[in-house]
Amino acid sequence: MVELKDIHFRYKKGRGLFSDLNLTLAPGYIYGLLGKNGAGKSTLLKQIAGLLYPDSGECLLDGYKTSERDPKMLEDIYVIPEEFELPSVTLDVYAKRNAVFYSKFNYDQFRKYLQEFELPEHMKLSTFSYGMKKKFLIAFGLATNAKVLILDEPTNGLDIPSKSQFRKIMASALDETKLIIISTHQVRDLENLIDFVVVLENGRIIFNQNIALISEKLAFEHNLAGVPANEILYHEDMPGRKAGITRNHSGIDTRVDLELLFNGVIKDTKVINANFTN
Ligand SMILES: Nc1ncnc2c1ncn2[C@@H]1O[C@H](COP(=O)(O)OP(=O)(O)OP(=O)(O)O)[C@@H](O)[C@H]1O
Repeated sequence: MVELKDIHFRYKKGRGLFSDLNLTLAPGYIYGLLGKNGAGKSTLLKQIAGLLYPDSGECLLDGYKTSERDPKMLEDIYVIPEEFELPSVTLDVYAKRNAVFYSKFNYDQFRKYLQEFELPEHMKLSTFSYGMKKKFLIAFGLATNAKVLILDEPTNGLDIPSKSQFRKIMASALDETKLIIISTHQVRDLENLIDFVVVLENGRIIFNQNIALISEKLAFEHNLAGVPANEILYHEDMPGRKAGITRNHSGIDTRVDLELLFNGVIKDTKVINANFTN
């Protein structure tokens, strides 16, 4: 369990970013962290990983402050940043050198993920494309069996088949002991994968809901023709039609369109949140 309690934070050369930020993330779920450029997503992920310290408040992993960076706790947090550098060694050499930091590292799982991503084990990482390197880090990160896996823009650079492999692998790797946080602008890549949508705006969490509840409460329409105006919570003009979000009165769970949801939350935060008050 990750708990951020009353976090205040500002960069030395910046204005205050987080003020009284509170967030609880439970194991067994995949969280999608969404927000516009500069909303504070990377900073929030760094706070969780203990790479940045709050000015006040605390970030806890199972009750331990992540800012203390206790080695025992660090083996339970694995971060795949958006930008990274990898040494010029083969995959298996990299794994042997780095797996020692993770007591739950599982080589069988690692090889299975490499196979699923179609990555050759005996090639040098320096000969890999950006997308291949990213897939390698995802395979390594999952094989650490860390309790918290943080991925910043994981699908950047992945080709179309790799994106569906990614979704499949992430879903199968999740169990009740792990929590996964994925921050991305590629919201479509998270569809059918995440359990919670967390939206950050100017350092504030403006939306945090379970996907199942979202699909129960809201309906996502690609064509709003014939829908009474008072039923429409948010709309976008598309060529020849309007798409948008309405209340879901059908009693049937709808497919959540994350792009519409995100745009709706950013533009009409109160209107969207009003549907989740009871
Ligand atoms: N090292 C830094 N020093 C000062 N300000 C910073 C620093 N890093 C980030 N910021 C500022 O903090 C705010 C949040 O940045 P952050 O990188 O967390 O946003 P983000 O949501 O991850 O953005 P993006 O989607 O563009 O990656 C921005 O206003 C940014 O300018």
